[in-house]
Amino acid sequence: MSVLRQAPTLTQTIPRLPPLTLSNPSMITQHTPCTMHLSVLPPELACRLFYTMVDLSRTWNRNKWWLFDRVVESPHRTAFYARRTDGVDANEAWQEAAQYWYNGRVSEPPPVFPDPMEEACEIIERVVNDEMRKRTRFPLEWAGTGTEGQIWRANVAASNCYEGTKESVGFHSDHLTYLGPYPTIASLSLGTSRIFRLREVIPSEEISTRRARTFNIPLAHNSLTIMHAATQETFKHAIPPQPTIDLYKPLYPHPSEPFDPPQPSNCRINITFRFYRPDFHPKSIPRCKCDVPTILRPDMKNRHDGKTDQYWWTCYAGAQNDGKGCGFWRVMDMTTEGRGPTIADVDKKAAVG
Ligand SMILES: O=C(O)CCC(=O)C(=O)O
Ligand SMILES: [Fe+2]
Repeated sequence: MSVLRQAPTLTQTIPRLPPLTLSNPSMITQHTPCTMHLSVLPPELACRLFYTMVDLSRTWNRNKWWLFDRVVESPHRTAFYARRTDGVDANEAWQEAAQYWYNGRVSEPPPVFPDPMEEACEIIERVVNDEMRKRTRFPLEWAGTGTEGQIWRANVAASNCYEGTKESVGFHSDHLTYLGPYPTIASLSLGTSRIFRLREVIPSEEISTRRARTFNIPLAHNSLTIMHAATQETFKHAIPPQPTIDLYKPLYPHPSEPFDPPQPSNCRINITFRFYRPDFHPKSIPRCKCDVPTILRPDMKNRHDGKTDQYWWTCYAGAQNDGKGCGFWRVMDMTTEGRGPTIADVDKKAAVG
């Protein structure tokens, strides 16, 4: 009779790797699916945008959601903007998308990008496209339609304000509901430098052979972190609280006090420029039994070749509805749901001739 011996436990076999600080762009490229671009905007624009967003952030709210039987509040303030070029004023659909940025709480139609944000966005789009041209695309990425081809553009932006050392956002990967699979997200940092923490989710089949490592990336004022395709499928990210922070000293005075010396600030502003895909338009998002739009999540544990990855539509009512969701989930199927064109669709067409 043979005796089956139990496999050695993970802790016995694979050493834990200490957290690693990625202090320059080449280390970030080496260890993560992200790239870092320093001093991305002209200094005057970066400072003007910082002041604009800090002033606006006085009216922003903290997201709220249900955790078991109580409401919890996000430890930072957030706001959602839509770009004027996409006809937001005439398009109620974006209102629904904005509402889901606030965890399904009813909101006004999203405001359009303030002028300095629009100016910054045009520069950032060029940086993102230059970077994307150097990279191999994943099959499920959006391939664009018509003359726009495969050019990345932003049509919405979410902004966050972290004041002081304690404001933070916990580990998460961004919902893919309107972004679709393998999105590219361009994340601008302004003001006080904070740490961006990244940690890979190891697929189940590799769990016995390797461990995830925590990466800490200092985010300087006026730096752009591009979370390239596969970041949301393979990594979780966070802005952790810190014991200390360095105050940001603006180079220019506040426009409303042009003759006073600039005041140091303990705020960090983050703006994530995003492209909400036309094939994940709010009208196309399945509803669950609670009759609210579901959210799209990647199956992070099984993956990640860009072809056989799975995504689920899941009930999100729990975030708003006294924490009581209906438990709905369904596999997302690009073909039967009529989504695309993706990079794979375009490649297939090219191969056929
Ligand atoms: O502040 C940041 O850099 C990250 C914010 C973030 O993860 C988010 O808004 O989803
Ligand atoms: Fe995020």
